[in-house]
Amino acid sequence: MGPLAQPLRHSGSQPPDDAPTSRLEMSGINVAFGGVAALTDVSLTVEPGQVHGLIGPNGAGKTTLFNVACGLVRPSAGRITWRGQELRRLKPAQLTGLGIARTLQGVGLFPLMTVLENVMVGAHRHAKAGFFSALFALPTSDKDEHRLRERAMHALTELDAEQYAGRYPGSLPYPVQKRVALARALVAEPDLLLLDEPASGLSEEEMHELGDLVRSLSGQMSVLLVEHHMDLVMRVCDRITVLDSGIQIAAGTPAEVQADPAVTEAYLGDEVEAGPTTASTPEGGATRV
Ligand SMILES: Nc1ncnc2c1ncn2[C@@H]1O[C@H](COP(=O)(O)OP(=O)(O)OP(=O)(O)O)[C@@H](O)[C@H]1O
Repeated sequence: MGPLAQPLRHSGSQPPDDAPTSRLEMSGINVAFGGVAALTDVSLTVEPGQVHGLIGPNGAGKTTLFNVACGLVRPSAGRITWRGQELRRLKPAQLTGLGIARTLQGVGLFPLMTVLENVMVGAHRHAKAGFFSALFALPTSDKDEHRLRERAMHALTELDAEQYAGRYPGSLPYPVQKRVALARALVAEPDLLLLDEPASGLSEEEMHELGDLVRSLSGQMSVLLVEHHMDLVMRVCDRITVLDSGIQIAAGTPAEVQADPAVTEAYLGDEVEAGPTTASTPEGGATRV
């Protein structure tokens, strides 16, 4: 088992005593770009401690819905409820305070900060004196700074990236940058982790380790996973929502979704439109079409 597979806080199949109760509900979400509907009346609930996959062919609306959950896109209609409270006019800057962490499709690390400093940004939720005073080691924050550094180093070690702590992100290979971005999200010990295509650019082995890691997080936190790699989604998700052309066409367990003819049809349609290329099917794996 590789380093990515090591759980940060909890291992074992039984949920811990402090199993999360945090539920994310998005209901009746509508989004249009320039009058063109990207999402129409979409609803999705991430149950506490579950890994929820969001899949669909290209242009289905996955990233748009993910961005709604992050506060990056504001829906024209619908409700977002987190821990029983409606989030109105959600802004990305509020996420950390709400116990929500995310990784985006692009890696999104700060280029002028070292890897360690980048991860410390993720840990600042736990700092008493605030991240910036800790980062710049103001006199009152020595203890905080020390604690932040320790937490950040621990997260990097768990993701086998501690050797890059003093490097700048731009000097590192893409898969390492992705591990650092994941460490930055996990160091906050979020109650909800939003992952947008975390497996893109990873090797088969790295993807397998990522799957083990995501699976190990279930029971500790809720996870919303947008991903094209079908075999990964089918392996790690408790439930899956399938979108096509901005509409929810299926939802259920991996087995239910795989057996749903509407899902197969949506993917086949996508493959025909895309022409001869390598695509993933809901049955898992990559298929030459
Ligand atoms: N900022 C935007 N402005 C205009 N149209 C947009 C914008 N973002 C997304 N769209 C459109 O909304 C629809 C849904 O796009 P979205 O990126 O959410 O799909 P997706 O399922 O994530 O696709 P992919 O798997 O290809 O990333 C598409 O038709 C897309 O062209």
